[in-house]
Amino acid sequence: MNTIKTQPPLIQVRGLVNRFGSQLIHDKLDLDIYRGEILGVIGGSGSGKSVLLRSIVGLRRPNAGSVEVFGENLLALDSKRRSQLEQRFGILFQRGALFSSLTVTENIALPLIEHIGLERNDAEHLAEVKLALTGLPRGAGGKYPSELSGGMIKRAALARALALDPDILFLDEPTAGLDPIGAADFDQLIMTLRDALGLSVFLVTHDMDSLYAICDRIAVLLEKRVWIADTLERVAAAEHPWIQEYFHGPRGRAVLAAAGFDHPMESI
Ligand SMILES: Nc1ncnc2c1ncn2[C@@H]1O[C@H](COP(=O)(O)OP(=O)(O)OP(=O)(O)O)[C@@H](O)[C@H]1O
Repeated sequence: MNTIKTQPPLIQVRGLVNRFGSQLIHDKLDLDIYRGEILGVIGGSGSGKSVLLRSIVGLRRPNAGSVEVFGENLLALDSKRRSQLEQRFGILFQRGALFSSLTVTENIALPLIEHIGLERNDAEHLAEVKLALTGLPRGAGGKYPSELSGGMIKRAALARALALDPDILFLDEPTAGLDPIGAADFDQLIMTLRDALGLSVFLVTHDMDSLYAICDRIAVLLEKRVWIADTLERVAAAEHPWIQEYFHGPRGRAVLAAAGFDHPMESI
């Protein structure tokens, strides 16, 4: 996606500060997310990836800073306007977060009933369409989450995240817990959906394969801010010890070689 940066960013995070008690998580963090891009967000455990996601989607009010979405500062809006904007976000949490007492179809239909007031039948019909988009078989809709495999739960949760036709998908470690084939399939699904629906994707991940397979840019959380946000090649060549270890340690080298990026410095 070479044209990504030619348009103004869809989301602009500026001067974000998050702290819990005396623990400072983000210190004047800046980040841009562009239309149509898949942005991978990486960083050590506890570096604040999930807190960043939660701050952007409005689940956590940051201690300072601004989050501008579609040109409006989310934090300054009244709750009605804010909730309208937040409906343009689709969110997939780490554990899927489906309601266990509802079938898959009912889970996906719920936001359609709650947020846009569809009748139950219409909502469930639309839910079946979303289900098909994520590659789940028709029969899966009538099942309860406990009856599904891990991969199917992720797809069902993704279908629910797509229920309100979002502009941006926020995915928190979507391939965690999937086997490598399941994870690769899920990555491909994300890319297909991005291409078909023109979505932007904010992807928190520890999965290096996902970075190589589907991300247009990678943002690295280090030292309480986005230390670099750029293409894989440029990020992998950045001279920070954590980045060097991440991309050029034993695991990083193996994935780099498998993806055909043996010498990232040379490709810049
Ligand atoms: N509600 C909370 N109350 C107190 N501390 C919190 C809260 N939420 C997050 N934290 C702390 O903020 C820091 C960042 O957490 P976060 O979950 O964003 O990290 P992460 O980068 O997503 O980590 P991981 O890769 O392990 O999921 C951690 O030290 C965590 O303990």
